[in-house]
Amino acid sequence: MHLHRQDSPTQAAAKPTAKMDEQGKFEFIKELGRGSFGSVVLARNTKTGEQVAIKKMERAHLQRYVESEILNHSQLRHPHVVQFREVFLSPHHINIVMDYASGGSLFGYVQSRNRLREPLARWFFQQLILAVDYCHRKGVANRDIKLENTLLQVIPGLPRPLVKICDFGYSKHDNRSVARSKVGTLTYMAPEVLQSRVYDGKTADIWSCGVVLYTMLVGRYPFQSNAGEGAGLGQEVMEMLKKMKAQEYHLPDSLNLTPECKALLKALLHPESEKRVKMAGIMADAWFRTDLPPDALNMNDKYLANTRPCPQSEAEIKNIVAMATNYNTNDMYAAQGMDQF
Ligand SMILES: Nc1ncnc2c1ncn2[C@@H]1O[C@H](COP(=O)(O)OP(=O)(O)OP(=O)(O)O)[C@@H](O)[C@H]1O
Repeated sequence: MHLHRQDSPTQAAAKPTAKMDEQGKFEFIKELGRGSFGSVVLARNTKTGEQVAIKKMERAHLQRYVESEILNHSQLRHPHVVQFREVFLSPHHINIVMDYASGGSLFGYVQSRNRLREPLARWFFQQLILAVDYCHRKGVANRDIKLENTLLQVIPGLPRPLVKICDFGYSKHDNRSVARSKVGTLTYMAPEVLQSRVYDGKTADIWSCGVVLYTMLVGRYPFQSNAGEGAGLGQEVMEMLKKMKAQEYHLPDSLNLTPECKALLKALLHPESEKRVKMAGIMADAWFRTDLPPDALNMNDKYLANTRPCPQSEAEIKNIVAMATNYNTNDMYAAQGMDQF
């Protein structure tokens, strides 16, 4: 067992209750995941019976990225992106309602199988790339692509689950200032991000996709520090950077990876961001295109044509986020014992 969740929320045990949000629209079923922001819960729409996932972030501890997370996610509609539905306030939380991805995460899938064979890893990688390409063409760099944020949806009749990327908590839109902040998850961070240089979030996402592909195939992370426990983060980062710059990652012969697969990995994990393979290069790659459904490459054009997939306007969302920090309202609700959800 080589994989450990990276900066993961602790998975809490399911606690079935019949709690409702205060408008009675959603009924709480169980907790799906927990992080520093709050938790993600499975809930049922009491009118339609549909199951949804709700990310509940505590209003008292809102991350500074919350507005861009919601705005960026709300612009996206794609078969391989968890669908955003709406955002609403409850007395103590801001709640992001999304489609429920019932198949767990790609992290759990790989962990339970140790590693994946090339055709299966390619199946997931193709969908991840289609999702990331779509987001990039919508102007959104995710900046936290990882196995843990790649969820799966089991579709009856399909032999393998489908990928749905989630978590736009660190996402950045093109028309905001250049990226400089060291955000994301260490193990998946491109060298230029680790070095806190000015970087392009989209190119950094391609590196993270390379880490995902490597980890699916090998069952361990490509660049890890050997610094023992107690070594500072600085030392760990320096060691990782040294390995990244030398492209020093291990591909055991026993895996029998094809030369085409190894070549793509090398191009994805190129330490110089300017020389790293671009999205168009991945799409044109023969290994990537193997077994790709014929219409898959055109699919993104179709989804890009849908300019406003969310029924809530940008102004409405901004207003809800602004209201989220209005603690007078919050206290008023709490005083009435209304925080039932
Ligand atoms: N739409 C969804 N359907 C099913 N499960 C979900 C969904 N969204 C999130 N989860 C679960 O909740 C967990 C936490 O969600 P999310 O990744 O958004 O939180 P996070 O704490 O910001 O994550 P991280 O710490 O990795 O950045 C996920 O790892 C996943 O297991």
